Amino acid sequence: MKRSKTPPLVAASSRGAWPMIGALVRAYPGRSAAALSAVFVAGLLDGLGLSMLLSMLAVATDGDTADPSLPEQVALRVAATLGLQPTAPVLLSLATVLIGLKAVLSLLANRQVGYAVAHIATDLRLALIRAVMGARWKYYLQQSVGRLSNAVATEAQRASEAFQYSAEMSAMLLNSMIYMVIALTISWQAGVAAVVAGGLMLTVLQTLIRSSRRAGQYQTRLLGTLLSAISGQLAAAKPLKAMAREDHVDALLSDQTRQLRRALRRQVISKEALTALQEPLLAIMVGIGFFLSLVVLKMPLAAVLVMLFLLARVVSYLSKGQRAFQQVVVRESAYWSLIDSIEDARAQSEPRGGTWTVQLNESIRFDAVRFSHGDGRAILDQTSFEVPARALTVIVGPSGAGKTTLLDLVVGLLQPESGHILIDGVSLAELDLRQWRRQIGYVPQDSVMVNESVAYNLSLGETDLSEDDLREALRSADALDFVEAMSDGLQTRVGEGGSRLSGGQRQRLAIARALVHKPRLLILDEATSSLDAEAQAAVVETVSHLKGRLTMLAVAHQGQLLGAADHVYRLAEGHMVLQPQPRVAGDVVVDD
Ligand SMILES: Nc1ncnc2c1ncn2[C@@H]1O[C@H](COP(=O)(O)OP(=O)(O)OP(=O)(O)O)[C@@H](O)[C@H]1O
Repeated sequence: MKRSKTPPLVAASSRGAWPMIGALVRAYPGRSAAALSAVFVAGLLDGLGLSMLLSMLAVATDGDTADPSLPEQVALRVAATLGLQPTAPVLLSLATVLIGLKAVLSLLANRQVGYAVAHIATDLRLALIRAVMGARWKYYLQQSVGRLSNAVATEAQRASEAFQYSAEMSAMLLNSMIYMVIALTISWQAGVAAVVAGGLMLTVLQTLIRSSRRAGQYQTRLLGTLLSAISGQLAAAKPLKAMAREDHVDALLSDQTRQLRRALRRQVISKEALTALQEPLLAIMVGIGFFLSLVVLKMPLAAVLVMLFLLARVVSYLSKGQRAFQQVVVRESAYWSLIDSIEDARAQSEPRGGTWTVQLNESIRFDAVRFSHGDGRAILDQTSFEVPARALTVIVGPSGAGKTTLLDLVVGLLQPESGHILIDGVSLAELDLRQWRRQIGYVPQDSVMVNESVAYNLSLGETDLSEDDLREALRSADALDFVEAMSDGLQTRVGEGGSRLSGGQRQRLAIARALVHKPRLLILDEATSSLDAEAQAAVVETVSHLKGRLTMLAVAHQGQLLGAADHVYRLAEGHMVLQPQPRVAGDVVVDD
């Protein structure tokens, strides 16, 4: 599988919009530089185009070029370099070309930003998924699926949009700075007025930015808990519906939805208030400017018009920049929440183990293993026992005794507090964990089937497996006949959760899925306990056919599987006791 690179996410000690922008720029220096350069050149072209227009105005009105301003000088220099007479039509044509070029460059810059947004969202999603999948099993168990889905879907999207608005904000700030420079070169009063007016507006409206930030934070928090609650309730949809308790879900969710609505309302109000207040503020500033320059300072109208045009441009770009910044702060909390999730998961990353590799030719041996889930109760208490290779070993024991925990220890999902688990005499702690797990076929109690074809459910999307590999696994799991009898054979869709298959068929497909990679150890965790006698018999027959070909370790409460076992251990109160050869009475056995 082709793996795209994980972004170099930067942990920021202080949280906020600016550290986030800094982190994004550091993570994507090339894309940020390309977008900003395009924006900068577009701004320059725009400024140059405006210089042409101003020169044209000067040429067209009085033709006085004795004391030209900087923009006029630039325009005249450009015209001279091109060997053109600086007449009004020539300057107008040049201005049109430059402003057109600016439009093309802005389009390219926006496209660049759009690509970057998609790229960032994908990178953040991959970073989170990899970090979670690479974390310790204990960490994974503590996670809420809804919260993770929310982080992958919503938070990654909002975080990447923050980059888009940051780029937009930078473009507006650059443009306003370019106009500020032009204003300063024409008249220092215009420049100072632009700086003061812009600063005033940004300060006055800062409260609305703060309010947007709070609304964004609230939204991020609520979306996390809401999605967590929804996914939990959906997972329990069947019993809820069967017992007519849907109203209860409704009540639970409607409260959170109401709070989310309030947060969104506050966000919308802050956004609209900012837009609504910026315009009158700009109009008031221009009005005051007119009054001061025309009435108090008695400046000529032409100069005042140019000055106020520049002032309006500076303040208008700053306003747009502030509106973009508002969108950045609304999304900033989503970015930090996602970064927190990625860093939490990375901090819990699972050790890769050692470098030894084994083939499981001899045995799996527990040597004085002690394990508890951290609550003081020893699930395994100095436990020693052996699972011989190429035999079927079944573990029985009362519910909650720790049978699944023991399987998790064999797989290396959990680690013993003391003692050793030895595979062919090598401690599991020294084994290359991935190499070990790649030799394991795992069949859980309730095998999850996805609503795809039989073939997809066997390969789970792995493209290296041929149709022959799939058929061979189905044959070994005694599932080939029923699959071939289905309407589209391997391509038959199995329905949501495998609903178009019987329980026995589902389990045999799950065994085929576990066998498709030709494992050396097959683990069956209560693989037959939810099946009726007939389906159990079919699975047990499958398992019996596999005996001698690979090592099998199964957990069972009762049932026919015990009858097929080579060795049966009973786990109770932390100790494993080898059982005498099991007694089978019909399909009910032994666990006495
Ligand atoms: N992640 C966990 N954190 C804390 N306690 C756990 C965890 N997983 C299991 N336990 C506890 O450890 C004990 C053993 O659980 P385990 O699932 O291994 O038992 P089991 O023998 O497989 O039970 P059953 O036959 O009912 O499936 C139980 O008391 C359970 O509550």
